[in-house]
Amino acid sequence: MAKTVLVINSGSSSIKYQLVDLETGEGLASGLVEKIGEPVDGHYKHEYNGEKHELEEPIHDHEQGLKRVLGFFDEYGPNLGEAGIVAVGHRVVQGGSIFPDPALVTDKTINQVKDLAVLAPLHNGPEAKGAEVMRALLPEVPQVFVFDSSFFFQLPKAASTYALNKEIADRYHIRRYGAHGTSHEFISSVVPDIVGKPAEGLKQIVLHIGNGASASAEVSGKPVETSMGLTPLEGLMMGGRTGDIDPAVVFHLIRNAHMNVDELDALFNKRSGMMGMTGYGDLREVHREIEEGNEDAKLALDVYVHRIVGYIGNYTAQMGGVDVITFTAGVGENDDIVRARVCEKLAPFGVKLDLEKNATRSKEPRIISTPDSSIVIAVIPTNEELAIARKSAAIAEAGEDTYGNKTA
Ligand SMILES: Nc1ncnc2c1ncn2[C@@H]1O[C@H](COP(=O)(O)OP(=O)(O)O)[C@@H](O)[C@H]1O
Ligand SMILES: CC(=O)OP(=O)(O)O
Ligand SMILES: [Mg+2]
Repeated sequence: MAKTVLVINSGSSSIKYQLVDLETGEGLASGLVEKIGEPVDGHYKHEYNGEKHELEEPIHDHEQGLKRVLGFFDEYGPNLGEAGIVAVGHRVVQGGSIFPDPALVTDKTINQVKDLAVLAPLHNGPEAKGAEVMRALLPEVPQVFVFDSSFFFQLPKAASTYALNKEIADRYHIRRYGAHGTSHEFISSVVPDIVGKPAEGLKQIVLHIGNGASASAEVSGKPVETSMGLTPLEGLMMGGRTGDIDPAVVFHLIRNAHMNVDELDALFNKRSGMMGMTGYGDLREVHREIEEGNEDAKLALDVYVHRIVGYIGNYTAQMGGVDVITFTAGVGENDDIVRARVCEKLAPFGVKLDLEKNATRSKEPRIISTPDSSIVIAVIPTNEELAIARKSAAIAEAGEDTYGNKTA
């Protein structure tokens, strides 16, 4: 029987899961829960044995979504008890200063992940819950947390440090941790082969734009910048998050709108971004609204693109140039309008998009710039699940993590 890893990837609006065959890297079974917490119906898709099962219903939170998913495994297969699972890998967004590496799931690490939820309010809670649910279901199988923030642990100090009072920053562990690191690491590691350039010296920008969105810059495969900070709120405009905003907006709202911390947290993390500006968090709905003449939606998309272009300029200056810009994640992989709008702004720098290639839908990694473009523009589907599966299997095989936790 094939050795497999079951990967649970909880995003802010989605759960992706995959039973990964370790030898081929293929997903033997996979699925998706999307539009969690949206005002419209959520969507489930479960694929196994060449069959696709779908369901639409409102999905209030990740726990409801995961329970429904386990029901799909029971009803449509495969039987998780007989699927050759050597590890369950759980994506966790925030590992803070505690987790530079993946960690075995134990009572202690579950509590640590929950404690870190203040630094990833939309993610760590549901991710810890997912580990609890799966541990109860498969108690004999080693379970591993793989952290988004680990890749950015070694960011240069100038990039990871806020210009905040040093004593306060040190006492409260306030620094830029970054997120989506498993994706930025995966993408930046496959780019050299896909674009046919040596990894050494290669200057890259990776745009992971999904519901959560972040940019990163890598030189020779090592991260030198990323847009998410202490929490996944900083940086680009997102489905429900403001991204960068003057922190004085917070003081202003406390003093003048008398908002409390929880109200502000929800306002900035859930009720802003695309959702807050248009009533829709999903870019597909936003494009539909624009076609119907909705001016708010048009402005929201303008802001969205403006921010992405700003980060490209910033990182290009920081690296002293850029060789490849890669689009990935839900929007980056599927939204040719956003890609075209971003690249249009880069035309004065010699970027040339092949419009036909950009408009072609595909699940394959591809270059969408013309051969004479000054910067290579690529679209590469991210595969956080495969990266998490490999890291989880390595720990299960070693029988211990780098913190001294051992499998039973
Ligand atoms: N076909 C599509 N066209 C445009 N945008 C899309 C398409 N498919 C997905 N998206 C966008 O991708 C987002 C989800 O991206 P994803 O990376 O799965 O998010 P997350 O992991 O943050 O939950 C959706 O909210 C939507 O905006
Ligand atoms: C960190 C983050 O925002 O993740 P996601 O995009 O999966 O919600
Ligand atoms: Mg995601």
